[in-house]
Amino acid sequence: MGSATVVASVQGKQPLFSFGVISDVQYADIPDGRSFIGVPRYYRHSLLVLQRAVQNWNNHQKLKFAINFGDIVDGFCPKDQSLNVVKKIVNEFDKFNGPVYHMIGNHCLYNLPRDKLLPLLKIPSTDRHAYYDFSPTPEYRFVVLDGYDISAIGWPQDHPHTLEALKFLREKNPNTEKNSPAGLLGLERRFLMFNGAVGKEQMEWLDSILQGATKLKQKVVVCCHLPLDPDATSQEALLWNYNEVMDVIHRYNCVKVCLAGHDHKGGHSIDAHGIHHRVFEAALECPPGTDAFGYIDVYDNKLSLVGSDRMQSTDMYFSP
Ligand SMILES: Nc1ccn([C@@H]2O[C@H](COP(=O)(O)O)[C@@H](O)[C@H]2O)c(=O)n1
Ligand SMILES: O=P(O)(O)OC[C@H](O)CO
Repeated sequence: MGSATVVASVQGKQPLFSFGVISDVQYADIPDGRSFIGVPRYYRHSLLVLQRAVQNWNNHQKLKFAINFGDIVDGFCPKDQSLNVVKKIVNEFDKFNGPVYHMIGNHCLYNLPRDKLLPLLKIPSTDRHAYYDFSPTPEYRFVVLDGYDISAIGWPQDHPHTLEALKFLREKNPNTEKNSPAGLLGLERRFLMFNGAVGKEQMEWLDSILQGATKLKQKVVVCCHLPLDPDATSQEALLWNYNEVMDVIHRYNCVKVCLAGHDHKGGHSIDAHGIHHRVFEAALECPPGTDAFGYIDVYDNKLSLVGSDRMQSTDMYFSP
């Protein structure tokens, strides 16, 4: 047996493929600040975190693609700079030697409307919807959900999806400040303007994708800026209709892992159906010199997140 074979057998099975992950870069050329609950936010340093992520992914040499989980620019970015800042950050992602799949977050939509944003992020779209899927190998399918499909941000003010979202918020959140969860109890605390929902058409699309994946015996990884499981996130960060989306997902056995951003502290849970939910730690909240990015090795029975620094490494085992 040659020495390379010995090393490979000691280290165990090789992954089917690997991909890079990062979330909530939320770059802006403004001084450091804090979240509403006082957590420091390093708006300029987050660019350095992204640059180190891309360098790390390129050094790895075997990553097939990378996924950005949304919010590449912060809502405090001066609006006359939004377009250039989004271009600048996309350009940093483009230094990765492979395709980058983006998704939209609330902060992206505070800066630019969908019709400007989606082409810049190269999100394949009809009717300005930002959901899509791709299959990097025959065994796997990735589904990218648009968590701001029904949303009070990002659509024109008179768009049916804006009106539906405003009506929903009026019914569910009695506060004048619709980003305030004051008085809302438990899971109701998700009914905030900085969240959104998956609409009817997208739900039907998701169902058809999962049906197709099941026929092809593909395992599915669902990606969304907004988390889909209450045990992996603060209640304030959940997708409004996470329960309806999970009802569709639970009708099939093909979804193994759901990945998200938005809740900057990160989290991990395994739901009652054995599906892993991993919410990524934010690049924005890395104190200078620290990092939060990673890559995921994909096997037939697990996804193994190798995190850098503040991003916790996580093994996510499932039945193949
Ligand atoms: N407990 C909270 C949290 C947030 N808000 C409102 O949401 C806005 C965004 O909050 P970030 O922490 O993400 O910056 C914030 O400006 C508040 O209006 C809140 O009211 N209560
Ligand atoms: O990135 P933000 O400012 O929308 O913050 C989202 C919160 O962390 C959700 O709890």
